[in-house]
Amino acid sequence: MMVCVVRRGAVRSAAAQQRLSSLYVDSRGTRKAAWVPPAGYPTGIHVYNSLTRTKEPLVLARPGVVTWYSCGPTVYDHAHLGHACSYVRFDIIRRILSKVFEKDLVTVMVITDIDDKIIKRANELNISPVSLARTYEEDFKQDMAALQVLQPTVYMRVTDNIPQIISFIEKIIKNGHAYATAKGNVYFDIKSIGDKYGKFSGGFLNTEEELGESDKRQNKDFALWKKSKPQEPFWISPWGKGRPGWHIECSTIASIVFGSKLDIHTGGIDLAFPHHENEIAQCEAYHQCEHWGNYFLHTGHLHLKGSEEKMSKSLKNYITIKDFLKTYSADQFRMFCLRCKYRSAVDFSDDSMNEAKSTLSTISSFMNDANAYMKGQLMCHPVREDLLWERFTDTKVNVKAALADDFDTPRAVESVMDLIHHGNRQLKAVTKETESSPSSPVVYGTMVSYIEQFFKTLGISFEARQAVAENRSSAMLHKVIDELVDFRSKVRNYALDAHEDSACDQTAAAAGEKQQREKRRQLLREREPLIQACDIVRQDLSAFGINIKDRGSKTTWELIKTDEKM
Ligand SMILES: Nc1ncnc2c1ncn2[C@@H]1O[C@H](COP(=O)(O)OP(=O)(O)OP(=O)(O)O)[C@@H](O)[C@H]1O
Ligand SMILES: [Zn+2]
Repeated sequence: MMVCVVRRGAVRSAAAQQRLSSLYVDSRGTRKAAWVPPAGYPTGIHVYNSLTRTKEPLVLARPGVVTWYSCGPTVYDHAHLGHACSYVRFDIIRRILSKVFEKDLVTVMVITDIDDKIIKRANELNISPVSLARTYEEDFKQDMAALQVLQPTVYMRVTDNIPQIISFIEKIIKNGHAYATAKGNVYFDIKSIGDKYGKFSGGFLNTEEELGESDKRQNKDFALWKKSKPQEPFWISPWGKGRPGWHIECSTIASIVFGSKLDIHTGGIDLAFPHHENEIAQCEAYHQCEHWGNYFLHTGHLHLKGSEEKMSKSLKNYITIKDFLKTYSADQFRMFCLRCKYRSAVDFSDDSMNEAKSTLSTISSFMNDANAYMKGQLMCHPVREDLLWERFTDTKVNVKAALADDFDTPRAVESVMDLIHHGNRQLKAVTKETESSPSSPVVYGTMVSYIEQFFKTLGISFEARQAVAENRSSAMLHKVIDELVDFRSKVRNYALDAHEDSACDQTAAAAGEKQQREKRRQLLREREPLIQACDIVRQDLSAFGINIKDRGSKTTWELIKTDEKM
């Protein structure tokens, strides 16, 4: 049974969603146009759409093609595990869509390389904002590569698209949904879209807050273009020197690539409001369309265990990806992510990482044992092949159903672990070779092949298993360990022979019982140091991740992760 630490209240129930046929009333009593499934090509997959707060059938605008826009990082510092969690979870979904459901994906990720936080940090470090942003953009890409996150089809920077952003704003103004002020700012006029605002926030909040010094018409209006302050980077625009607001960059860049049709839009749950709310308002105002962006998928937050707050740079409660990877591996982090639903908030702790590690070692150990069994190195009682084939077929069906149900990776992994459990139960080694019986290598081979493929599909690379084949020196090391284990096995079998009655049986009649027993004791005493030496070498090698397993007179070995990364 897989136990996953999920924070309460993280996933809202579908029952909370009030939907009528064409209009629904949100929690604030506002009447809204209901989301309708897009016309297009059904996939057989259901996804939880934050727009409706329920699972909806995923229907694509084009056959077999998924268009996907992802909000990317603001590059002003090292990325932390919160970022890792969001991007690894989406990477898993991407792999499922492309490998399991055979879709072609076009993914775009924006790099926010101009922003208040970037300017502030660059000033603190006395470097230019652009140089700071380029440094951390590269750093982010390296972290993602280290976590086995696939690159998007294209990364796009905000600062490479300023003219397009300016044109985008001009059209929103022309369409009557934004206004420029005498101070040189441009704001989105929320009232101009009435009830359409509030897809994630629950509606237009008609608060009567003081506007103070602000040049906005209403407090909730948000900036499309900000007049630059002295010493800040700026671009020339029809409204004077300034720079884009945060939300407009995503609307513009998504529209440059995907026009007015977008299948999937993703980000962490903190981005739903106001960021995605405002992106939608801008795009619908620009494209003059009823619905922009069909499915909004949001990942839950990663928290340090015991903390109410999400892991965040500003709260200084973060672990950088680089620091994390000094202790744990990318496979282990991915397994940690797979064990919870992508929408759940999740607690990070050494305990939860240990559970992920233990799941990985159960998988590796099964694959090694099954391989040893196939090679005849592991003698077992006869296995119930029919049961295993049946379980195998069920597992495949269950896994696909789980993944089609809003990418339910914990359920899919649990099905596979259940198969491993049944496979293990039947791999009971017999102690004496004479007890060996017919074996069933094909069913075990099939399970190994499927399990390996399943985890590779989700981005688990099984580095330890692959390290051997990857370069010449590790291939050489593999051979050396083979030789060493073979030699140790011969020594051990020789020493163990002294325990066997049979070693002395033939001469027993001639030499007499008493003399025989004395001779055996003598042999045991003489050979005991050999057994001890064999035990010591096994223990010593385990510190380097070489796990020697003695099974009767046969010995096998496997590579597991060493303690620094376990
Ligand atoms: N603790 C977290 N758990 C899950 N996702 C997170 C976490 N922190 C940030 N994210 C997600 O990472 C992506 C990149 O975020 P961004 O660069 O804007 O960081 P941020 O939210 O400013 O980080 P911070 O709060 O640490 O400054 C967003 O989709 C955001 O939702
Ligand atoms: Zn965005």
